[in-house]
Amino acid sequence: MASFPTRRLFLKSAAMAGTAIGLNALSYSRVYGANRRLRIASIGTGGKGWSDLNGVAASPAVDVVALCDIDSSVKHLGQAAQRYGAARKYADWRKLLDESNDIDGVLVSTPDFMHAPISMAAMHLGKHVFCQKPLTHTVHEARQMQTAAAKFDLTTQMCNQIQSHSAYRTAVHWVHGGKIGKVKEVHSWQGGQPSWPRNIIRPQGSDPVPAHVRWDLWQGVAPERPFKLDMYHAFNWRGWQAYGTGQLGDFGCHILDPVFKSLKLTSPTKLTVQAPALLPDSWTDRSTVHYEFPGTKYTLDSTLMVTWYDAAGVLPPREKLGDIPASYDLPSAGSVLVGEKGSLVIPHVAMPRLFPEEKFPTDELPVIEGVDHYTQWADACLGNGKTTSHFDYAGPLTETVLLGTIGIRFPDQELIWDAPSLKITNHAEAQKWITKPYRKGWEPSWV
Ligand SMILES: NC(=O)C1=CN([C@@H]2O[C@H](COP(=O)(O)OP(=O)(O)OC[C@H]3O[C@@H](n4cnc5c(N)ncnc54)[C@H](OP(=O)(O)O)[C@@H]3O)[C@@H](O)[C@H]2O)C=CC1
Ligand SMILES: O=C1CO[C@H](CO)[C@@H](O)[C@@H]1O
Repeated sequence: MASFPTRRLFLKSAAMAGTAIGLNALSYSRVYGANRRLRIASIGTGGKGWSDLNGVAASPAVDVVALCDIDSSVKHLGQAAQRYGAARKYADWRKLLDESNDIDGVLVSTPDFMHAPISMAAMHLGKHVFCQKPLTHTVHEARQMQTAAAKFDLTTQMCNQIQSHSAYRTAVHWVHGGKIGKVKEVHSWQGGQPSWPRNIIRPQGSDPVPAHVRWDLWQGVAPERPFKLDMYHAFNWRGWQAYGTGQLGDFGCHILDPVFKSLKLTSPTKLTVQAPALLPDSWTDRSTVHYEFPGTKYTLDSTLMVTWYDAAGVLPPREKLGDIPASYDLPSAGSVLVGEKGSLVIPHVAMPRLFPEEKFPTDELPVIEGVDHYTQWADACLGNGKTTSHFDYAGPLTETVLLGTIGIRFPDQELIWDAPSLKITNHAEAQKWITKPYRKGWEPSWV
């Protein structure tokens, strides 16, 4: 197996890091085709990657130059190769990046644990990045992604695409317009039953690796494990600590997003989690996270409590939701912002509602149209407009979510967070989980 970074990649990264020699990241990233088209590569073309690829390629200014997936079967690399016949095909993203002189931007749609290693390598080469949520697998990686995007002046977007839907944009607009006044507290939840397994013991033994799967490449930076059919790849990696981020990581960057956007939150200062003891390898099937944030101009007090709940069938306690009548059925996932003048329900992917209803006649409420989260990135890479989930925004949102996943390891213990120094200042054991060990030969390049 080639070590990472490969020699070519390393030499390019070294040149990028220098100031006096070669192209700097800014000029490198601006070397477009003469007619200002955006040439992209898609890494992880199956699963959500298929819709990410088609979403970005829907821009008439985009050319799909390269495709990469560790699985060559139809549902993964196969269908993408068929639709984008002219694109080069790869199983190994390191080789793709080694041969990426003609690529301006990269889509990263792999499982969570590979987002940062691939995106960081791409950013070192001056590529713009569109990356799936959560932005990363660890808090340290999230800060690195934010720092690299700023340092290399790249156009970035995390794919928490519901942010661009009319529903979330409208909710944010109402809060900024003062509909519910200053916000007193927030409750966010995901009460759905995931279709992927959690709270389970790692199986023994191994299964034969299908011919179309490159298991070694799938494992990437993670510790090496035997292949088990349908256990990790595809999709079911979410419930395993080595690859995914559990239910909070899977949905936090969606559901907490309109809370962050509307209240302009950045980093919490403390958190406490209630959760059962964690099994050695898998994520829990329930957690409640109490975050304390510094207040902002949209909050009533100098601090704000945001509580996250996840467990199948769970909803936040009704008595905490202000003006919402008992007759209203809460959505199975979403947020409630309790304000001075009313309560705002932001269902996960449905139009927001204001209570008490008699105070907010529906026909007087502005509705904000959605925008295209995918082509917004392509347009911004070409100098037209800006992205809204750039890494300067998505980094702190992801850090917050992933701090919650650290808290799950230390139930009922308050963790005090100092964002500037990236430290949990009162808990040395918890601090260790800010980062993680990487498989030998696969250590990412940091900035
Ligand atoms: N924004 C949203 O609404 C959604 C976001 N997501 C996010 O998208 C990401 C992918 O999830 P999902 O599509 O469900 O996962 P899957 O496991 O179903 O698919 C990921 C794809 O990437 C491929 N892949 C895995 N590792 C690599 C690698 N190192 N190099 C190249 N290709 C690789 C996979 O191949 P193989 O299948 O063989 O492993 C597969 O084709 C996750 O971060 C997830 O959180 C997912 C669903 C919706
Ligand atoms: O929005 C989503 C739909 O469900 C998927 C599986 O849990 C999530 O990963 C994804 O973010």
